[in-house]
Amino acid sequence: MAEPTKKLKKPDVKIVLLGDMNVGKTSLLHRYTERKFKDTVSTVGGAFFLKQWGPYNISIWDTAGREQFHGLGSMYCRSAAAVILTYDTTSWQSYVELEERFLSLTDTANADCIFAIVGNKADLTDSHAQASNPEEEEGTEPARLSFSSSSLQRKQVNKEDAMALYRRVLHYKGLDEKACLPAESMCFETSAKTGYNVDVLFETIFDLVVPSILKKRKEGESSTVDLEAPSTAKRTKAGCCA
Ligand SMILES: Nc1nc2c(ncn2[C@@H]2O[C@H](COP(=O)(O)OP(=O)(O)OP(=O)(O)O)[C@@H](O)[C@H]2O)c(=O)[nH]1
Ligand SMILES: [Mg+2]
Repeated sequence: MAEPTKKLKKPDVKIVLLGDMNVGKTSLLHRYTERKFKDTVSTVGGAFFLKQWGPYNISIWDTAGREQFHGLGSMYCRSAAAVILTYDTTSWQSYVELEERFLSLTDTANADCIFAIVGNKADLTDSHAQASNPEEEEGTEPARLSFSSSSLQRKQVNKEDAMALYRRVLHYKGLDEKACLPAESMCFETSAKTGYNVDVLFETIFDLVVPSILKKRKEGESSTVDLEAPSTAKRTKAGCCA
């Protein structure tokens, strides 16, 4: 009797997190996927997480911000449907780097790639973000609620700066601002530490990439890859880590 063919779900679409080292890309992904804030080590190369979103499979790529891995960035961005440009709200330099070092990596992304600008570590600059997460680790509540304004750091990048960057990104891409998603809805301030805005960020983007999945499907791409026909099967680009 013939064995049933093994099928591996192939991601329908790719989302990439880009940004300088230490801005919190890995922490944001941990917060979303594992519902917690935990210790991280600086990312080497890249890694992806597969998210089932309704009937769709979405791969979310976490990349390394360290300069030495810069060359890999454009490879990770290849055919991306969305790119999350991440900075640290307490670091002006991390904001500057997005345009100077990371934006050009997105040249390999889809022509209709969606961009989000994300200012992480909002808990360090915003008392609302510090005390906003209902899922914060048990036992930490009293300490968190006792934060005083003196524990806040100076915010170096404002939402207006993020929106200005978003518009420059559209300009770089040669896109008409009026035909694109508005800056107000594509700039987020988040905290991987408290969870502030993290679900909103990822789930807004998941919804926005669905049309891209449907378009791809319409163009006739298969959503599965046959593991038992290695010589003829099309390899999934998202299946390897550097
Ligand atoms: N206060 C605060 N600290 C954060 C937050 N997100 C990340 N961090 C801390 O910032 C440091 C860097 O976080 P990572 O998530 O490893 O940063 P990354 O962007 O993945 O860095 P690379 O992998 O080197 O590119 C760690 O010490 C985190 O604990 C946040 O929202 N708030
Ligand atoms: Mg990382």
